[in-house]
Amino acid sequence: MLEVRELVKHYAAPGGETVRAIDGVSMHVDRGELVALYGPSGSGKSTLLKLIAAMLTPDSGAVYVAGRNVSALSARDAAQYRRREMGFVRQEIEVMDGASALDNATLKLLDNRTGWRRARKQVTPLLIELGLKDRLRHRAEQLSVGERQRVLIARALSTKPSLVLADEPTGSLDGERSHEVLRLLTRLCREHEVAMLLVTHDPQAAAYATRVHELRDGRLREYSPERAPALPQS
Ligand SMILES: Nc1ncnc2c1ncn2[C@@H]1O[C@H](COP(=O)(O)OP(=O)(O)OP(=O)(O)O)[C@@H](O)[C@H]1O
Repeated sequence: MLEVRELVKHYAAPGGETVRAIDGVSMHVDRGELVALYGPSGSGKSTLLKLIAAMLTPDSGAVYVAGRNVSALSARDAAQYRRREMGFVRQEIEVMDGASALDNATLKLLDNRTGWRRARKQVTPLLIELGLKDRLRHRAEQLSVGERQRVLIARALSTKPSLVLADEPTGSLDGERSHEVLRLLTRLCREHEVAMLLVTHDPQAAAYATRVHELRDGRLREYSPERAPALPQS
């Protein structure tokens, strides 16, 4: 489903230096798989996600989604690819205060020109599946951090994307909530046949992932649990 081939992205830094942000990365994620990507700050995670989301053009190599080279899309087609084929789950701050959980979850469908009524009808079962049945009409600021995160997951899945990129989705959650979200993501991934790439610092994610990669200085390394942050003692 997602195939990253020999991807290279270097930045020109002040002083004429070159930052090798992504330096020859190849990987793949199949439908129904959740692949975790660990990496310290500055290792190139955001750059890799932006390349996969066609928000950046690689210096060389390419990203294929369902066999299509998304690195070669025009800006307009890239925007359409992001709206229709891809879901992005980021930090829960992207939930809009003042709007209900339901309306927040419809935003991506509205962006895709789905009518307001139909959008609400489409996301309701998803929100229920995510355990928010009794929170549909609560305003975002009345939701817990974990609930806001689940609204974002519903929004990302609302357009039935084949690929979901999750950037630190458990970053602001405590241990138990983080387990809950990871469990949910794994299940949704399997049941909705989505290919999911999860960028995380959360050591718990490895237990839920089909495969785990580690990014260091723009290159994929074999994942070593010893280098990952320690699991909390239970
Ligand atoms: N526009 C840019 N111009 C120059 N250098 C950049 C640019 N964007 C990122 N970099 C550099 O590229 C490297 C990778 O950055 P990136 O943001 O991809 O890392 P990251 O793993 O997402 O980090 P973090 O976890 O801190 O967000 C870093 O050394 C960063 O300073």
